[in-house]
Amino acid sequence: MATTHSLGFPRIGAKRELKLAQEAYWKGLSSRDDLIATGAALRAAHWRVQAGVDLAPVGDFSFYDQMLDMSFTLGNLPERVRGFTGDTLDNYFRVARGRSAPGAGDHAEGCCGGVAAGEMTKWFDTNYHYIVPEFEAKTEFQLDPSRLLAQLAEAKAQGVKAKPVIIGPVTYLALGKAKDGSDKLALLPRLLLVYAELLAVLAAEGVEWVQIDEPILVTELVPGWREAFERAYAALNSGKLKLLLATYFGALKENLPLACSLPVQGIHLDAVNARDEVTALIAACPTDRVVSLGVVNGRNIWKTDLEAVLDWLEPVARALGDRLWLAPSCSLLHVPVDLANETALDPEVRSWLAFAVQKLDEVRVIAAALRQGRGAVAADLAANRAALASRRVSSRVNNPEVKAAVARIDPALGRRQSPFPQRAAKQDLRLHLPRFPTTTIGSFPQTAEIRQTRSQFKAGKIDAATYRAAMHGEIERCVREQEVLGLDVLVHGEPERNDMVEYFGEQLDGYVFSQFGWVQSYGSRCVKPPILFGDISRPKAMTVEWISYAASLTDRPMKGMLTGPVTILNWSFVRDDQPRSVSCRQLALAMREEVLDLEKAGIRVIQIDEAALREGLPLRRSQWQDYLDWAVECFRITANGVDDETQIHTHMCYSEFNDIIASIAAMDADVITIETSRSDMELLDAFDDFKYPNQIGPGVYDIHSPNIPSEEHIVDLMKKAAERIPAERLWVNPDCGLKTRQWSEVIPALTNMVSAAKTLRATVV
Ligand SMILES: Nc1nc2c(c(=O)[nH]1)N[C@@H](CNc1ccc(C(=O)N[C@@H](CCC(=O)N[C@@H](CCC(=O)N[C@@H](CCC(=O)O)C(=O)O)C(=O)O)C(=O)O)cc1)CN2
Ligand code: MET
Ligand SMILES: [Zn+2]
Repeated sequence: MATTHSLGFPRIGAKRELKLAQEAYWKGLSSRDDLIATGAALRAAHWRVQAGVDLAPVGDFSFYDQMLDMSFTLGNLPERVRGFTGDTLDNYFRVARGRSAPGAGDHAEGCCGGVAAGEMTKWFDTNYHYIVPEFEAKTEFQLDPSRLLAQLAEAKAQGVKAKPVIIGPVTYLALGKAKDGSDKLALLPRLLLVYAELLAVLAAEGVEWVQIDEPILVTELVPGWREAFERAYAALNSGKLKLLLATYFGALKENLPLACSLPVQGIHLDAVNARDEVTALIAACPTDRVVSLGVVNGRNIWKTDLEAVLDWLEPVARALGDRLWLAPSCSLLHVPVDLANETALDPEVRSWLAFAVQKLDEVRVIAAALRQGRGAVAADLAANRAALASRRVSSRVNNPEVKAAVARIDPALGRRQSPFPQRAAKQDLRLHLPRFPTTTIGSFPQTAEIRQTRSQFKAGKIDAATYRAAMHGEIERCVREQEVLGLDVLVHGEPERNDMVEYFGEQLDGYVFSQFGWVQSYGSRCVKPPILFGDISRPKAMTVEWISYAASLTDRPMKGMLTGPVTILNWSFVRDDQPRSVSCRQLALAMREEVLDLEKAGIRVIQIDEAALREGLPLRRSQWQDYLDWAVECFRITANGVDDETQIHTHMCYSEFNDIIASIAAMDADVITIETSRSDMELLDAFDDFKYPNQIGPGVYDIHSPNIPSEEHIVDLMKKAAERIPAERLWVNPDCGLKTRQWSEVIPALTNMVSAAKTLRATVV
């Protein structure tokens, strides 16, 4: 009984082998064959470590993104890259990144006659970003199964018990964008023909099971989309192979009867987030159907409580017999590869953790306990029990002072002294800014030299003083450049930060960080989320020295730069033993101390980034308000302890605000800088006087592109902004930080931005 499987494995490699290979290829430093070989070696290695499960995924590997892979498999290429006569892989990278090569390892490189990159958007509530499929009313599909077939052949040759993995048609359609505003659902019949053809090809290869991912089933579906599911799966039920319909990231709720009614041979449920649906699912499923339960959390890095899982799973397993399958809750794409590499991690904390390799082993142990009895895995269970017990009682996890401080939180902590109009008047007197003040979002280019210097410092090859001097040099360069450019509110440029979240995680008590815990964010770009394991406190100031040094170099206002509590939370691996809201309040108190220390050090403008506030929204709208309430409360705790004269900025780099504008306004930052450049300022409609009374810096150019915006273009955009928002409340700034850009792009772009602000001051009354 109990077949085990894996829904997907991280592809970047335990030491980021794929990232290095991609970037070398894009820079022209290695050949196509080298890249292909690295891909094959990674797949082989990943199948080897998955040998402990009965069925391993095939097709989960990608050279950039699994949605983009699906677009190529379905022959859904944007018009602009059709007819390309070069190599298919290069064309694939043209869609992913704009023009294929040369260029640095960043997302969009489209310029100078190249092609525009596909739009990128985050995958459900993760920090992974996919390339959005593009549709038009006239879109035709054409099957190209070559990628899947090649990987299937590879798997077979290596003796892998293969289960091809594809994105399901409804999720694929739902996540794509109709470029001409047409009805995407009208494409479903055409799309299904290609899916049916694909399944037939796989069946002809002798494939028994295909995993078809439909995570959209854990969200609220509008009526047309429920019918789409019915039509789709009726059309794909050929009897030639078996379909495992995979849902993950949450509960099915009202979609449970729909999911169970579809004519598939198996269904996967995220039994971590939706354990209370297991009984209903089994009751609603036809008795010949496989029920796959995701019993190990594929989104966090904690060891599973194996005995607790067995306690509820054993009766379920007896009832289901051979129909039970076991897996992690979702693809392991969102966790790091292998804990075994973390030799520097504190051994006690390490004993509490499981990365992808360890999570699959947990699935194996659970299955063995079900098949042969707990006695057969007694040693594994004992070790697991001991680790969890040590975590529960650890004094490093529990800090009574922090718990008491959270209990003492009073709404007054989150309130500014005066309402915005009074604060704004006082800030004007202190800052003396011109109309249309210019600023940037914080980071300046993270050059190879900066990263190498940090790498040497971390490896102990240079000492702290040398590192500090080098970073001071970078800060000084950055300040001088900004003075020459004529920017009004300066930043220090963030050279000392590896990442806007990891940097703070490294300095807060209650966090540990890994050496190789990389997780793909998009393309070749990775993040190493720090691990929030205990009650959070701030042993000492984290940014004051750097910001004060920067401020000492100039007479202009220097903006202090912090990451907000909600973003730190959402981009960390966080505790599973207390609500996220509690961890967030602890972060909020720690970051509040930093804000107050910056203020004490004479910093008059402080930016608190909340780039991931929207990302934390629950997948279901019915749960949004609860999240938004505590998220806004946490921001307010961090930000609002300052005097009226201190100007608080926040930054968010996404462009959908309509549905959460009341919460954004409730944060009560004096200035918010946002992404707008790609929407032609239209989204500022959400920020009319009633809904958003404070100051706004609508991003005037897209930092993801190396294109240099012209002065006219910026003036034009800002004039559109001024039609919607009074000029007195407008700032001029880029969309987001400049860390992934080169200085050679930043200087001309900001030069034009500053000229545009001058023109606006002279021409807009
Ligand atoms: N956490 C987080 N999530 C986010 C964003 C973000 O900024 N942070 N931005 C949005 C877009 N996502 C992004 C995610 C990653 C990167 C990014 O630039 N990542 C870097 C890694 C950044 C980093 O941690 N750098 C470290 C380590 C760098 C490194 O690889 N060092 C080399 C040596 C240096 C060298 O030779 O380059 C080594 O250790 O081997 C440092 O600077 O210290 C990358 O993949 O290249 C950008 C955007 C959404 N989500
Ligand atoms: N201050 C940060 C930066 O400029 C904000 C980035 S939001 C992803 O890089
Ligand atoms: Zn941003």
